[in-house]
Parts: sequence; C-alpha cells; structure tokens
Amino acid sequence: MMGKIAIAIDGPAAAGKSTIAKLVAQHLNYVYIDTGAMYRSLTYKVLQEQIEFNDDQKILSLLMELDITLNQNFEVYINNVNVTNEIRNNDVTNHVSQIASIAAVRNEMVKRQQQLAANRGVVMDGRDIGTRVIPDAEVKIFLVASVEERAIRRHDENLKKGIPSDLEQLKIEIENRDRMDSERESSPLKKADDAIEIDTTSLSIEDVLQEILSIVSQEV
Ligand SMILES: Nc1ncnc2c1ncn2[C@@H]1O[C@H](COP(=O)(O)OP(=O)(O)O)[C@@H](O)[C@H]1O
Ligand SMILES: Nc1ccn([C@@H]2O[C@H](COP(=O)(O)OP(=O)(O)O)[C@@H](O)[C@H]2O)c(=O)n1
Repeated sequence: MMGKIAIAIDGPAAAGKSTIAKLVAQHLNYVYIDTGAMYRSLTYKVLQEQIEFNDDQKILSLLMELDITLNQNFEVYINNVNVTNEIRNNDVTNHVSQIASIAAVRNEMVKRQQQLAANRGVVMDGRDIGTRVIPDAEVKIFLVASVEERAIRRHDENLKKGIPSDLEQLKIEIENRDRMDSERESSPLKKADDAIEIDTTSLSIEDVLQEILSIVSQEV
C-alpha cells in the first residue's frame, strides 16, 4: 500500500467542493484545507481596514502581517481571532475575486498552501490547486454543475441559515465571480489536463463522495 497522497478539488463557485472535500478528508483521516477561506480572510481585512482595492502594495503588506490558520473543526482564525462566520458575508463574497486576481497575493498564498500540503495526507479545494498549488497531486478532481443548480444550492443554504437570499441575484453574483476567476491572468480557474471532471448537477452528495473515494482507492 502506498503512503498518503494529495487530493486536489477545483471548480467554480458552489459546485460542492468544500462539502465533498470535508467528507473525503474525514473518510481518509486526511487534513482538509479550504484555500478559498484564505482569500476570503485577506478580503475581510482589506474591507475592515478600508484599503483601496487597487492598492496591490498595501494589500500585500497587509497579507504579510496576517497569520491565517485553518483548524480541523473548519474554523478560520486571523491572528488568533475567530473569523469563521465573518468571512462568508456578502460583502466579502462579492469582493474576493478582485483581491484574488492580484498576482503578488496569489504568489504568497500559493507558497503558504504548498507548505501545508508538503506532507501529503491532504484534501485541498480551490480554483488552482491542480494547476498550480499541487500540480503533482495524485488525484485531481474538477467539480462542475449548472449555474442554475449551483445558485439553488447556495440559496437553500442561505435560507436554512436564516440569511436573506434572492435566487436571481445569487445567480448573477456566481456568474460574475466565475467569470473573474476564469479570466484573470494569474492561475485562473481551469481544469488541469489530468483532472477528472465530475458534473454534480444531478448527483447527490453521497454519489459524488462515492465516486471520488473509488477514484482515490485506485491510487492508495
Ligand atoms: N451533489 C450535491 N447535491 C446537492 N447539494 C449539494 C451537492 N454538493 C454540495 N451541495 C450543497 O451545495 C452548497 C454549496 O456547496 P459548497 O460545498 O459550499 O460549494 P463550494 O465549496 O464549491 O463553493 C452547500 O449547501 C452544499 O450542501
Ligand atoms: N485557490 C483559490 C481559492 C479561492 N479563490 C478565490 O476565492 C474566492 C472564494 O472561494 P471559495 O471557495 O470560498 O468560494 P465559494 O465557491 O465557496 O463561494 C473565489 O471566488 C476565488 O476568487 C482563488 O482565487 N483561488
């Protein structure tokens, strides 16, 4: 039997990446790393400190002062302050792709993510994990679903959490974010050539989990 591997899960917004990545990690007793939470954390601080979005230099300096920690209870800490809920707010969601398009920010984030993945035994989700962060990951998954289905899933999630939600607005926001993430120059959202694409539009969470576990079982 082989040792522990790295599993990269990429795809557009609300395709189910984090849900599936957490379950896969739990099943294999691996560490789950949510790279979106890292970009969200920086965006949250940029908004809080009212830094201009085009001030790349200031944004990078801010990042260098931030210790962003992801623990295994899926909590996110910035310099020891719990920001798990704050980084999911609408304001952050609608500005994160702008911050994530700054090449110098990405270089630093990728460096941190590569350190986290150095010992394998990780499931990492994001946009550029299979293409840039862990290009030699043993398993690469690219999760997709129709934009309608993805908007409905986020909408239901919001309603369950008691957060006001407008389905049409959500769809527009998801489309905008996907466009920005796909069109940026620095490591855009893109399926790696050797990634396995799974369209989850009509699959249950359990279906997707089983499919990925079966792919993984051929590697370990
Ligand atoms: N295959 C699926 N079928 C139905 N709902 C799903 C499926 N996968 C994920 N979801 C739900 O869709 C929402 C978005 O999933 P999430 O994991 O947050 O996506 P991502 O990390 O790609 O943004 C969540 O509420 C999740 O429970
Ligand atoms: N590896 C990554 C992960 C996220 N991101 C950025 O961070 C944003 C938020 O990522 P996320 O995974 O938390 O987003 P959701 O799809 O869960 O809403 C994305 O829209 C990207 O702009 C990125 O550029 N690269």
